Amino acid sequence: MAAFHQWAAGPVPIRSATVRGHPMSVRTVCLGWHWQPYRYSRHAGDVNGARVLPLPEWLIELGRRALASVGWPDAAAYRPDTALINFYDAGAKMGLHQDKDEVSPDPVVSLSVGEACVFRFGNTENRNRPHTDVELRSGDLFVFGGPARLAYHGVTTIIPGTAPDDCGLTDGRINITLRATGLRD
Ligand SMILES: O=C(O)CCC(=O)C(=O)O
Ligand SMILES: [Fe+2]
Repeated sequence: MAAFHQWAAGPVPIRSATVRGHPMSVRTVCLGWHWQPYRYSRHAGDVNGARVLPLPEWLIELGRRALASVGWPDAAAYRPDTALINFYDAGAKMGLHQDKDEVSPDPVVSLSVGEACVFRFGNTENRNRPHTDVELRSGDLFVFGGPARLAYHGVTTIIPGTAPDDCGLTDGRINITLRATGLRD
């Protein structure tokens, strides 16, 4: 949580990205590469032009451990170069989308802290049903890998009052996704 507060403070402060003219209800701060719809850059051109903080080695290592824990082959070779850290308050959601601004086919590793949410998972072709709704709770890990890498997904609801006492967050939800952009400077 201390790390989250530090990242959120800047040099690029946490903000709601603007998608097609509308601010997202989720607020996001990035490490390594700055994400704005629908591209990555080293500097936050849509915020204050500052360069984002580097992705710390401990998060990269966490990503490798996460992949190893689900039996991903070659987890030790995983080289994420960006993290998107999302903060959801009580009313925040994220519409169905694909994570497809990365060039690399490597998995996206998602970690959740705080209140639980209803996470909606669809298919790789379109936003149509059937959807699978799963509750992602504090401490849960979700991996978008292989055939699921480009599956549509989103967050429909934050479930109030579900944060464990010891997670460091009483209200809201933090989600961290580790990604390999496949981009070079
Ligand atoms: O909050 C989540 O669980 C998903 C976040 C997400 O899909 C994203 O940041 O692209
Ligand atoms: Fe996503």
